[in-house]
Amino acid sequence: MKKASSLSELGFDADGPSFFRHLTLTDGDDGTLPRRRLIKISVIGAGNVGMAIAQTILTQDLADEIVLIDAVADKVRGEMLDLQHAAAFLPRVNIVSGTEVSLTRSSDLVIVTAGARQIPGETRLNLLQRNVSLFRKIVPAAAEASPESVLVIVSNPVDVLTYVAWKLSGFPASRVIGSGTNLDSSRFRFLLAEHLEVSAQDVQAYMVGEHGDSSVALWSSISVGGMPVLAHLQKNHRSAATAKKFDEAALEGIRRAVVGSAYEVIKLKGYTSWAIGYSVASIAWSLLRDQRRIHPVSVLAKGLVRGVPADRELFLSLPARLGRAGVLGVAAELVLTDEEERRLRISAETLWGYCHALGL
Ligand SMILES: NC(=O)C1=CN([C@@H]2O[C@H](COP(=O)(O)OP(=O)(O)OC[C@H]3O[C@@H](n4cnc5c(N)ncnc54)[C@H](O)[C@@H]3O)[C@@H](O)[C@H]2O)C=CC1
Ligand SMILES: CC(=O)C(=O)O
Repeated sequence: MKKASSLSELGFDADGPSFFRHLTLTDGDDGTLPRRRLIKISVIGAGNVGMAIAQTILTQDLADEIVLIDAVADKVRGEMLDLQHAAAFLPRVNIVSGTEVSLTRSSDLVIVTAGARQIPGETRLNLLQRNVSLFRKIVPAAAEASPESVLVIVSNPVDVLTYVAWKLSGFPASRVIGSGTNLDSSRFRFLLAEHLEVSAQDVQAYMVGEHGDSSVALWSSISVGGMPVLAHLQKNHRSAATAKKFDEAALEGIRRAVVGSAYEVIKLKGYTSWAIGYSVASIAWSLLRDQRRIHPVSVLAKGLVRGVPADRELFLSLPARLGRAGVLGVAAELVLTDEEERRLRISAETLWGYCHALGL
């Protein structure tokens, strides 16, 4: 039996399989439909985090094209092929890879995860100098290639690097966003949900400030099924059987567990990846699908933190409304307890110190 020597002998040509065209075309129809604008997402840094983000975005049917960029050519090509081989189980997406940032041209969204990560016990802020040097190469090239894009920064320390990306890109602050405490808030909601034996999706709770050791848990923001937890705690303190569930010491234990989460996972498996993958994919969805959802993400907080001079440029997480144009608004008038306000000020002062010292 003669073997087909190429796909064209099987009926495929550059325009697609002719036998399918034959079945679907009618007179006067050339097969072209008005096309919607295609969505292109680039992920710079195809390590644990970049690949978790790319793979989660793939499952969401959000992008038409995903570009993976990494400094290591074989690694990024291997990651691309591995994802491409899942094509039969996923919506159709063009996946491209390479080492050149220019491949990201005309992206709608550019996600930066390239850079050093923590070794067990190391703080995020310790990575700063190494990752700033890398950002000096990556960010101007990415901004030039996609001047209309939204930049989402994930590399750590994410708040300071989001500030760096804002400075180096020349983009308006509304289009430079750090993944910030979107992840910490999910950890917070998970732990509260476990404690209260409810679904994390029914827990409203925010961590704000630094994505790091000085992050602030907003007790006043916690509600479960519409019930404000702090108000309940104050009203029923130790007076009802359920009050123990909302005990302040237990909540402080949860806050400490949130702050310690990344350290614990890094000690156990060397890095964190799945949760940040979902966190950034949810941010990408809200942005590109213009969802107007509120995410605690790292935004330019100049003048937005009470007690911090209004001229101090720094990025930290506050609840922000995200849509196609980027950050559409920031919850600047948070109702905070005195303690929450004090902690947020410390977080802001800490981050401003690092941003200011860079002299950008
Ligand atoms: N914001 C957050 O919530 C989180 C942030 N991270 C941070 O994300 C970053 C990445 O972490 P992992 O993926 O675990 O590290 P990784 O080491 O697995 O991946 C980093 C990748 O960046 C690549 N890279 C280095 N220089 C590059 C360049 N000039 N251009 C393109 N690619 C380059 C490396 O080749 C490597 O593949 C770290 O800074 C980590 O701390 C990690 C988890 C959560
Ligand atoms: C590594 C890191 O920033 C995190 O998982 O929170």
